[in-house]
Amino acid sequence: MTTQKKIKINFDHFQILRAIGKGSFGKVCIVQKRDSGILYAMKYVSRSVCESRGALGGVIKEVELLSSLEHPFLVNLWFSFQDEEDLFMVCDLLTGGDLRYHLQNRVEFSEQSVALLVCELGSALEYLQTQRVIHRDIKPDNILLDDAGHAHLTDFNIATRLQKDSLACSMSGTKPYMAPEVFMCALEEVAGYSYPVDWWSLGVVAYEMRSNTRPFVLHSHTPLVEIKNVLNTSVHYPHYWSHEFIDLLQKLLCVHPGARISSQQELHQTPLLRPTDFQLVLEKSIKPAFKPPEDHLNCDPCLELEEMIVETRPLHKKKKRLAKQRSAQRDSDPETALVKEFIVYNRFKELKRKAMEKKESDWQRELELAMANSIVNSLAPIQEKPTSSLATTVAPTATALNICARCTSSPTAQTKDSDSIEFIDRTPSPQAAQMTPTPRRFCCKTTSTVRE
Ligand SMILES: Nc1ncnc2c1ncn2[C@@H]1O[C@H](COP(=O)(O)OP(=O)(O)OP(=O)(O)O)[C@@H](O)[C@H]1O
Repeated sequence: MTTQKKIKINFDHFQILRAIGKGSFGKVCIVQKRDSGILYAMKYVSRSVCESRGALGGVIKEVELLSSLEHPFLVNLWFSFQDEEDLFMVCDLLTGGDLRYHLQNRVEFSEQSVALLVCELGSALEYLQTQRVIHRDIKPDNILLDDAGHAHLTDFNIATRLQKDSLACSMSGTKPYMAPEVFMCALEEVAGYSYPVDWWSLGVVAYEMRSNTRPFVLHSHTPLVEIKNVLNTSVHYPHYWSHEFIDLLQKLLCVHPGARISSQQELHQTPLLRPTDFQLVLEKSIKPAFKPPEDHLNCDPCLELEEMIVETRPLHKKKKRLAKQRSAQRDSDPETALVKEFIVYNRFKELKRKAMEKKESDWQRELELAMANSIVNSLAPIQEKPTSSLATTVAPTATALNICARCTSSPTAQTKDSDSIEFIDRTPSPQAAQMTPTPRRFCCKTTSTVRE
């Protein structure tokens, strides 16, 4: 038997197509997985830059968090890995651009458009709450659109997972989008804050989408004490906005977190969103009014040029560069140059593992049920020809047993390929219910229980 070394996901599994984004630490490019042909967004951050700016912990935490999350309105992580130079995160590719890009291009979002975005991101926030996660940085820059215009939340760099019944207390976020209780916490006026902070930020985003200005005039340099006063001033709502839309915004931009909308159910209770079917929202069956243009990539075209001309360590030359570097340092193990805490993640493997586990536990349950039935039946007096009343009581028991598909069709086949035995769920047919119960056979080799 040949032992095949399993190759972990790495940079060579992807083909770099083009640069599409740049953040404060990293860059983003479109990549294609060589074996499946699937396109992804690959975000990569230089390990040395991260270390020098004390941001390594945040990236490690972000990957840990994202690997445990999955939702239609999140930018889901599919793979993570690293090499001597960079840390990589491979995510869903959203080709519609970020909301900031569209606001800067003066796109006018209708009330209907904003309302759908609130529902979609509300659904993501509701999910995050079930996972005890606060995002803490909801803003147009971190909302990406797909090609149809559906919203997806990204950048979990400063997100946090709350312990049960605890509060967050660090001052994290982007000032113009931060909820009043975050500032109050920094001023030690409240003990901490929780999930409603994200719903406040969603309210600010919704306001900004509709008017291209923000509800409160705040800047990164506005002092804390002043911010508190600003957030307590009343918001100006243009007279041509509908009452229902203003009502939604007022309930999101409510200064008291306890009275603020902070669940999908509360969203659904507002006059504007009462008619909305949230199941259809989740299924992405409601078409967004704004569809990002398809004739060009919704990102800055200079990024690609910059990567090709200005970048000192361009990604497309990485393979050659690392090979040269590795051959020069032949004696040292490249593994020692890696960040130990940064996890290698492969969502496909994870999904496969979970499917196997589920199959195994389903199988175990069926087997236990079958064994219990078998004991019950062994205690019952054996009747050669059951009366119809007995047949109906026995038949469901007999058929409740999931029968190995392979054994029923070909008993000899059960000895082959035992790992992939599959069970079929057989609902008793009316004819089967009338049949004489035949001796049953538990046909999986892990149990030798055979009663004949
Ligand atoms: N999954 C993605 N699909 C398509 N484009 C993306 C994706 N992720 C990021 N981008 C683009 O790349 C840009 C930079 O993303 P990145 O997350 O590095 O920056 P950021 O949100 O500004 O991060 P930071 O807050 O760390 O500076 C985004 O603004 C977006 O335009």
